[in-house]
Amino acid sequence: MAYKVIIPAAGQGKRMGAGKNKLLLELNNVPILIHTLFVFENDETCDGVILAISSEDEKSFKTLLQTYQIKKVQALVPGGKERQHSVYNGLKEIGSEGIVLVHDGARPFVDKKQIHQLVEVSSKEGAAVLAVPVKDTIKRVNHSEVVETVERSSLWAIQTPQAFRVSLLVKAHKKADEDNYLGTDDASLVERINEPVKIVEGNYDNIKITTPEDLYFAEAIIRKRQS
Ligand SMILES: Nc1ccn([C@@H]2O[C@H](COP(=O)(O)OP(=O)(O)OP(=O)(O)O)[C@@H](O)[C@H]2O)c(=O)n1
Ligand SMILES: C[C@](O)(CO)[C@H](O)COP(=O)(O)O
Repeated sequence: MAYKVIIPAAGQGKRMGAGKNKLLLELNNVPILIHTLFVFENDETCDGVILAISSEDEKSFKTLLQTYQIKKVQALVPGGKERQHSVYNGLKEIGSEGIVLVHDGARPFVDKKQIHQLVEVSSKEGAAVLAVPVKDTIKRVNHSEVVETVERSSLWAIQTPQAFRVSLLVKAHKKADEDNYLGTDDASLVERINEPVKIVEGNYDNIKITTPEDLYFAEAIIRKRQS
């Protein structure tokens, strides 16, 4: 089943500390953003990419799209102050029907089969996200003191892509905008309008490249995939 994908790529990469958008950093001589875009470029069921970018990066991103012959980007939209605003700007380009995925530009290792699973589940259920069971023990802490140990068996680490019926995601974003609510992912906006969100079990390789050490993990994942 066909889908479109919004890729927020307008961050500043503050936690990476590279002095530029971390999506321009290279893994195996290819920029991180291009690794991510290749996944959708090579997925025959993806029928359009909407990329949210900041004005500072516009020139270099346009050059990269040409150099790597990325054809599926149908619109470049301005990034917003927060990730959520960048996604909302992208949603305005989507229309009102079908399935839309939201996928971080900073997650280059997403698996095509899992994308297809998400599209299938979201078309039946409305919303679905990739996630993996949490491996660490998680404690709630206040002023350096443990308040409680959270029961781990029901904890999942949520990734992207996150897939939605377009009408549902538009409704959730509009409501969040009206309420000035800021969430750390798109599914949380759907949850707060009391609509169900399903989990599709993902893969621990689908890391978000956030801090410098993630670059070593990413290189290791690439080596594993090449061998
Ligand atoms: N205003 C923003 C902030 C983030 N993003 C994008 O959302 C994804 C996830 O964000 P994150 O990993 O936090 O990236 P940065 O915001 O760049 O990192 P930091 O928070 O360390 O500055 C990234 O692809 C990033 O480019 C975006 O489009 N618009
Ligand atoms: C959307 C996300 O990748 C799910 O894990 C994550 O919440 C993004 O968080 P960030 O603080 O914008 O990196």
